[in-house]
Amino acid sequence: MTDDLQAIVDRIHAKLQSRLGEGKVADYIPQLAHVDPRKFGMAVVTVDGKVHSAGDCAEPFSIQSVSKVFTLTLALGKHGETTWNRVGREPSGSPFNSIVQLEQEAGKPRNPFINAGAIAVSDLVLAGHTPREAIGEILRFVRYLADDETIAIDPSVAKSEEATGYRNFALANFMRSFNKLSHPVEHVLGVYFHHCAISMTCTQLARAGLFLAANGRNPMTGHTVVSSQRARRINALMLTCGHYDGSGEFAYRVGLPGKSGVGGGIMAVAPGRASMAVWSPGLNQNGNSLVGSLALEMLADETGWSVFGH
Ligand SMILES: NC(=O)CC[C@H](N)C(=O)O
Repeated sequence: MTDDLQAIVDRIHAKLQSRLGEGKVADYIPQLAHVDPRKFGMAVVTVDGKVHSAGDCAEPFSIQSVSKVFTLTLALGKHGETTWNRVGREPSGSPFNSIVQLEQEAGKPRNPFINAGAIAVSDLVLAGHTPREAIGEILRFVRYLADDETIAIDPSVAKSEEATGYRNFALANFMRSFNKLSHPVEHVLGVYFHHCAISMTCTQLARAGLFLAANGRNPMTGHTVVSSQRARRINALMLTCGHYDGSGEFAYRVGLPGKSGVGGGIMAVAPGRASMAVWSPGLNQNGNSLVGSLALEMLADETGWSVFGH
């Protein structure tokens, strides 16, 4: 299977050549609009630690909302089940930056993966810290997960988003008006924008997700990151909420827990088997990587890894 896997990854890369550049690169964060839309990277790390990769798998890109999986994991570690007093666990069925549900539900976001929910999670990670310390803690955690000290935040992306993040400021102020944030809006968003601006390669991202494929323990480092129950639950949230209002479609086509970001990255997990990441900057109408989703659909088809059966 392992040797076959590299052949499968190579085949997917080759088959998708004619599709590269499809979709629309996110331009509401000006710094993201500069990325070459024809980039494509893919990495699959199996639970025995073997890496299978293709294309631009060693080129760092902005992980954006994929980071929300890591901040949720950190918040759960700090606050345990009380995290759920601040953010729900239901799919939203609305776009990632939607504000309408927040009013109906009195400032408690539907889930931790839409922007409002991740802003609430940033507020939780900020507890007892300055924004700089909280950002440092998140970065250290991601480096620990991926076992790679070279992972960094791209300050130009954070600044670019801070300058144009009107929608996120609106969401955070709205939550604050319901007394749902414990820290100043500028501090919470400072944390949020910086974790969205973490740059990683597909290989690093696949490694960072490995604990979710292996019952909470990173088999490459031997570190127990979370309990198996928590890993299972984070996977459940990724499956139901990881692609916003495209989560149903992703489950239907790919059948794996996954989390997307507007930088064009997707991290996905085949429990008990592998963690994987793809990167292709063009997005579909839901803000999820178009070619990246196709690549994962092909991978799930060829490996039979869907959590719903072969
Ligand atoms: N879907 C995403 O990746 C959105 C993240 C982005 N930083 C934003 O807040 O808009």
